[in-house]
Amino acid sequence: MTPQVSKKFKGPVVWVAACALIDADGRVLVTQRPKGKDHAGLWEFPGGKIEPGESPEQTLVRELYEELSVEPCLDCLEPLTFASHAYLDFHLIMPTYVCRQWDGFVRPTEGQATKWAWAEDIVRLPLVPADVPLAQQLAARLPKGRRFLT
Ligand SMILES: Nc1nc2c([nH]c(=O)n2[C@H]2C[C@H](O)[C@@H](COP(=O)(O)OP(=O)(O)OP(=O)(O)O)O2)c(=O)[nH]1
Ligand SMILES: [Mg+2]
Repeated sequence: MTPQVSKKFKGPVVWVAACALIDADGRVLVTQRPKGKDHAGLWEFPGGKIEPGESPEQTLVRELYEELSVEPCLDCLEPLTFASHAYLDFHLIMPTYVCRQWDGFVRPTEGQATKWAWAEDIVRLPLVPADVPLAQQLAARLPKGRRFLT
């Protein structure tokens, strides 16, 4: 028997790579989608569309430099999980990494707001829809109540 597949979704599948940069205190960098882009004003992890011929890791090295002026070390990109999310006009597949080592200082180049967020705070931010489960998974792996220890 043929398995039942939903016929509703007709849009393209879009591959995007995202990365949670984690600083020495265990805080995560989140960026706010700028005006003019879809989901403007919502928070996300830095990254972008995977170009033809690129690996997700190469995408992240390119995007993090373009968007934030930092260079993650390729070997430090650790796969965390992936998102599979149906938006109205496309289906997002997004391999998501964590990275604790990079060269340079975070300098947003596209006018986007950035924030170093504690685990308990990222889950409370207005996130792009696909990132809600990612933020929960990430928060579960980060130290809790760290701010009260220093
Ligand atoms: N970068 C990023 N994109 C995400 C996340 N979650 C999520 O649903 N997206 C969606 C938003 C966009 O519709 C899509 C592509 O992301 P993007 O706008 O960063 O792509 P890009 O940097 O290549 O930007 P552009 O050149 O197309 O303007 O992925 C996330 O955590 N990070
Ligand atoms: Mg981007």
